[in-house]
Amino acid sequence: MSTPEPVLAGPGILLVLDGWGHADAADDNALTLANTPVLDDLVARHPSTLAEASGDAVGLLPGTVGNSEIGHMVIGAGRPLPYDSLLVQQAIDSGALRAHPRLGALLEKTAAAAGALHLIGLCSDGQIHAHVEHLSELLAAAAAHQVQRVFIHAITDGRDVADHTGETYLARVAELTAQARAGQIATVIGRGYAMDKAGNLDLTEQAVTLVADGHGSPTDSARTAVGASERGDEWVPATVLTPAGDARIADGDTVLWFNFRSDRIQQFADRLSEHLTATGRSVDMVSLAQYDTRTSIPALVERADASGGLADELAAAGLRSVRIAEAEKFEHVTYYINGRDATVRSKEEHVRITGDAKADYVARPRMNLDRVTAAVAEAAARTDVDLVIANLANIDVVGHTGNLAATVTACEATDAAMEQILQAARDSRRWVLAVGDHGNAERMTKRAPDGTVRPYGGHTTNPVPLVVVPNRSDTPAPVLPVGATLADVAPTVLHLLGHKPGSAMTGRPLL
Ligand SMILES: O=C(O)[C@H](O)COP(=O)(O)O
Ligand SMILES: [Mn+2]
Ligand SMILES: [Mn+2]
Repeated sequence: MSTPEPVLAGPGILLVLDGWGHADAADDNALTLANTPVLDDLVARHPSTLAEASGDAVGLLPGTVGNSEIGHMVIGAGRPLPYDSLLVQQAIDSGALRAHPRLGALLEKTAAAAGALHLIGLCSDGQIHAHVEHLSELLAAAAAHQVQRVFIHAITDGRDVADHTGETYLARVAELTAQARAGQIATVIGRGYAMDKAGNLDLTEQAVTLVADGHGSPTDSARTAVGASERGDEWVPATVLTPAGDARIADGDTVLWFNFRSDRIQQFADRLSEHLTATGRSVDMVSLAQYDTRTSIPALVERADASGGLADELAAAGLRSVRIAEAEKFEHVTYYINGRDATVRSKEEHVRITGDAKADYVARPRMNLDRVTAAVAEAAARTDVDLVIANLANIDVVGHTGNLAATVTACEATDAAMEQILQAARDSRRWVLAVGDHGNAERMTKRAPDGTVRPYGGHTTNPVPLVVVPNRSDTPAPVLPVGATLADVAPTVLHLLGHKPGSAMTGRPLL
């Protein structure tokens, strides 16, 4: 007699617990410090495994921490995807970037007009939004084309890397300018202002007027600039480094954005473009990788194709999905999981839970979890919904504060929410697949470049838990294979829905 299917093919819930990584218990592991009986029981009692969510398992350079974009893209695509950071590095290593005709033409034009090249981007080696070492190639290209005035408008991090490391990274930028014999740091501002993605245009405006008009506190060194922040590297106030002289963006200049990730730089890029136009300045703008801006900004490195994923397969099978997340992660369960495709398919519904865009997550680690959970339960109760896809943001977003106590609270709130979601799944006879998109909360400290151990709110290269809660309890729970990656999620979800993996998918069903 054949073994009965451990899960009846049917409707389900795909739940991404953002930042849910796996590591042994430790005094900086917020997840093991937190009281999480539901998550503990989930992993102990149901088919579970660990999935690789970083490095080349998902399409990043080996040893690179995972991130929400590539995580959700690979969860949706059912295959690893060469991420923008990898593609940029490959273009540098092959010489293709240096030889790019558009870059060469722009640098020639800037040099001939005695204009300035403005390099704007995040200066750290977090490799989630940018890599400071990419500046080396850009500065060398500028020097090779005899561009005399090259201004670096540095954005400090403190979120993807340990906080209070801004001065170290700006010193590295200075080293790179010395090596290239080109460029100087002209302005400094924290990513909290320059990389807001929540529509807080008052924050963005400070970055815009800094780089365009030189509106910032004048100071003579990067060290003083970073030291002026009362809230860490993320919130370094708009600062003008006087030794660089007049670095305002002038008519005929060139702006090159060196963040390779769009979501947190696009608001700045759009507003700067609008401001320069409004003030009669015509500049050439180009970005290292493609941006999702309203303004058309040519990219030097093209994106990988991510079509043929879960969204396409659900549409082909005529299955209805409801996507649910709060604003911080809404694009992840729609645009990114769909393969950076803004198409809303006929049987795809979006539920965006909004809240206070300037919330202090240390004070409010629950964020809008209650409303997200209620929306998941509501969608799960619908008989016309084949798949609920939801993201619980707290473990990652509060993890980014670097505050261990707040992150422990975020983990415990998520645990309680899981109980409600699992109950909704039982009530509607749905299976649940719960998975992290990359690690974060399982490691809340890191040794900084100067050797000291500091709070760390960034991501990790740890694997993530992947658990399948069957929709029946009368069969032995299957054992999930080891060696899983995020690419196996979509094939597994399709299998649980009673469908084969998509032809573009290289991942495999895990049961
Ligand atoms: O943008 C952020 O918040 C972090 O730098 C990256 O986090 P995410 O990849 O989880 O969005
Ligand atoms: Mn994430
Ligand atoms: Mn994150």
